[in-house]
Amino acid sequence: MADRTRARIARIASHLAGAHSNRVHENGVEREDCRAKGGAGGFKVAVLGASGGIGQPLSLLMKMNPLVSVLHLYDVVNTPGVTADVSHMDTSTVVRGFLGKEQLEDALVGMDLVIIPAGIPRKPGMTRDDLFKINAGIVRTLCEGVAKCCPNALLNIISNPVNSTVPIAAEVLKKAGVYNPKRLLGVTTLDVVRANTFVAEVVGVDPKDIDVPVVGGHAGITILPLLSQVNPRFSFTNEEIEYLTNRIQNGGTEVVEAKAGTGSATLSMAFAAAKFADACLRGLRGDAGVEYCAFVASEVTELPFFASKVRLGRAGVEEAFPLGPLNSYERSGLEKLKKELQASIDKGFAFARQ
Ligand SMILES: NC(=O)c1ccc[n+]([C@@H]2O[C@H](COP(=O)([O-])OP(=O)(O)OC[C@H]3O[C@@H](n4cnc5c(N)ncnc54)[C@H](O)[C@@H]3O)[C@@H](O)[C@H]2O)c1
Ligand SMILES: O=C(O)C[C@H](O)C(=O)O
Repeated sequence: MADRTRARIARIASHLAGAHSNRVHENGVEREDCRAKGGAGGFKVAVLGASGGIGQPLSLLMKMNPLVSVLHLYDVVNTPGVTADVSHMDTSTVVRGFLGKEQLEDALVGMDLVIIPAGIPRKPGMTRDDLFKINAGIVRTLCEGVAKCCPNALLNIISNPVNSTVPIAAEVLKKAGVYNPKRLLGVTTLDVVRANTFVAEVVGVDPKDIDVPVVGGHAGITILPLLSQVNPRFSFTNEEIEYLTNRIQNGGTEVVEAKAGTGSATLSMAFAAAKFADACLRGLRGDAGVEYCAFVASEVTELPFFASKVRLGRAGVEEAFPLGPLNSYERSGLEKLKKELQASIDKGFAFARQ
């Protein structure tokens, strides 16, 4: 077998094994593997928790995104298989797998965007806060890696309870001296995706033509859809407002119960996370007018973190828009959610500061 062929086979074999080095040996000479670098000009994205219910379809969707040149898939289990599988998709994104905590740093070096869906999901009867004990520690460890290896990356936090895991991430980054509030975003896109779907059903239009702002946080009553600000404007009866608000606030529980102990939303979440990641990358590229709701460090209310519509740009979160005029139903929902949201934020701070 020719040396060249042997080198090619070795490179493919090491890729399938989840190897993370770009160095290849050809004719006894070590060199950088240009083909493994990914298309020029694209972004480097890591998914942490890539083997999970969200992580796998999210990895597939990121491999399909033309803005992504390099995709790193990290988990504590099964990344060689997921990486081999996703890497066969004939898009130009280069995929590399990383397994276990000794490979976390390699997974993170040089990343522009890090998406974190690592952690356990709910079972029926649980609240998102019941996940805190396990997921808080997972998010802390992963964010310590981000602080060390890619402190300028945008960070999309999916792991629940988002109302606490985002403050934990902020504290970890602060402790490491690299916190930039513009680059830390809790992913609440699924609330908007659900709101668009449920409102579209009620008013009888295509969901792609609806945009519902959803503000506050990402758990129960902290999820506050602003139905008075749906774009385009629709007027709803009181019964419709009550039905839609409850359904949007309990969309996660609806899926958890339907899945009957096998997990929570994964496919719709991967769809939502991929949409949000694409928006973040378009912002980083410098596209104008990229606006999404997200749970971010905020001055929109007196709470230190709050989900509202933000403008995404090269810096990350470039502007958080004020809530706009609320009707009395929304004003009352806003007052009710503040206590619970503040308590979840404080719980995250306390955990990370101990
Ligand atoms: N923000 C949202 O809107 C939203 C929506 C749905 C689910 N979630 C949350 O996302 C999380 C993941 O949900 P899922 O259904 O994918 O769960 P899952 O159990 O299917 O997958 C989680 C993955 O995380 C991995 N993992 C565990 N510890 C890790 C570590 N230290 N480092 C790297 N990976 C690790 C697991 O091995 C697993 O592959 C849950 O906390 C869930 O509540 C959030
Ligand atoms: O509900 C959950 O536990 C998962 C997620 O937060 C969701 O909204 O689907």
